[in-house]
Amino acid sequence: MLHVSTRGEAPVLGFADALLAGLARDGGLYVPKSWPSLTRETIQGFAGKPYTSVAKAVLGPLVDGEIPDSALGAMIDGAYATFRHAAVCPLTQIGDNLFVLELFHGPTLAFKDVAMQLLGRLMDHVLKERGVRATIVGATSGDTGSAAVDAFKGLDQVDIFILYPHGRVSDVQRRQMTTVDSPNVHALAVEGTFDDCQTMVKGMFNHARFRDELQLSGVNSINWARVAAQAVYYFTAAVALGSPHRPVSFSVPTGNFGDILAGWVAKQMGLPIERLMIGTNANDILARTLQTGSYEIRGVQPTDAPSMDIQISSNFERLLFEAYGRDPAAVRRLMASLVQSRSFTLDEEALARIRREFAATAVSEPDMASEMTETYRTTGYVIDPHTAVGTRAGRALLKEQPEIPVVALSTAHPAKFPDAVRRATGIHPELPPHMADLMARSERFTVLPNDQKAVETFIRERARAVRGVAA
Ligand SMILES: Cc1ncc(COP(=O)(O)O)c(C=O)c1O
Ligand SMILES: N[C@@H](CCOP(=O)(O)O)C(=O)O
Repeated sequence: MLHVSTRGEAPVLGFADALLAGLARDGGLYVPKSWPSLTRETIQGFAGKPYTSVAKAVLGPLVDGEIPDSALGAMIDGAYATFRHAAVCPLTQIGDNLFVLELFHGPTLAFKDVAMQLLGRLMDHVLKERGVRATIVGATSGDTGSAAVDAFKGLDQVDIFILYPHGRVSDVQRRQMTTVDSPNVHALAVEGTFDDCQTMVKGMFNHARFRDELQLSGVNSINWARVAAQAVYYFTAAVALGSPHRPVSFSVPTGNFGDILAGWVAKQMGLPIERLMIGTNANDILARTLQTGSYEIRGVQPTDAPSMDIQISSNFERLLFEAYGRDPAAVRRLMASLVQSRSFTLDEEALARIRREFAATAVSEPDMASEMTETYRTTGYVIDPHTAVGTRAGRALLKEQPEIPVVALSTAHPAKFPDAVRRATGIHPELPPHMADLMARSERFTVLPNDQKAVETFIRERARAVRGVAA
């Protein structure tokens, strides 16, 4: 399977090269040249199968033999053996036709583990095979960073540098990144927002000399393999509810658009998904875009769902590429406008295509809190603020189509955001035993200015020191 860039000016790559490349050299994002499709019979056959079997069947055609099936299968088995639930991503019912897909049973208690545990193994495999090292840079609003640190800590072939917005992640999220005692892990607290961190990471990929000198690789959802791995749980959830015979909708708390795009990918591969609901917090750029056709960046508002405090939604570019009939020139135009005027306007046809498959709703801070309160009061089920965005948006979808089951993605364990959960429910969610002493562990991080040059200098010096190379 070959992969093309959404901007059409980067080399076409196979799966393993796209995995290591992260961002394409023209600033675009890699996507498969065509979508493989699974037959109805194959999808039907997923019923009752373990998560790992479905993962092998879904990811096999995407990896397309570039990594032998036996090695890929072993990596999938290893990745999901780290999860604390036998079903890996279990489904729970919380209302009439409303289900919650629990994606937080991995090592760092967020949905990012589902892809990251596999990504770590895939990258390690490819780097070892090629006998090369890589420097991973990633931007996080809290969860990608902690999942990446867990997945990559101690690996011989990589140094990992995670940029997070100083003071804008929860204590649990920060400590998951800063208390890991491994020389290849570096937590960088940047004096800026998540968007600043993400722009800097993309800037480093677009700085060709730096990129080549350090062999940069990425773990954000700009990396196609992240999105691919997340497509699997759409299949397991839908099939558990009767797919492919019965349509199912999904409601997804959304920031960088990676998770919901994975649902769209599952649909391209043959899964009959009725609607994909984009749920945003008060940072509602995607909800406004679907309403008005105009993507306009405004200032980021801190919320109780900090992982979704995002304005520049990276993976929306992959959807734009499809909505414009895979025309890279159109994507280049939109992205240039975004850089110049912090906005772009979709043409009517592209907007109509997006609206045919997606709906969107913004959930305010008070609504997010009352969703946590009411869900707990009526069902005894405790959800975190991000999940509350998903369930609240899911209820809106059910009002339109009550007969079609809605699966709301639960993207984080409530113990990652204990303050907001306690305020809304009166419950203090406990960390699982493997993290019980997290708050007592000592931290190691470096505060850096919101300045790409300063961050590059730090990364270069630290990577050389770790590798024992003279500066
Ligand atoms: C807990 C949580 N929920 C939802 C999201 C949004 O996911 P995405 O960025 O893939 O849209 C994130 C961050 O990405 C997250 O960490
Ligand atoms: N919410 C994310 C932001 C980065 O998203 P990614 O999916 O592109 O890695 C986080 O928790 O870091």
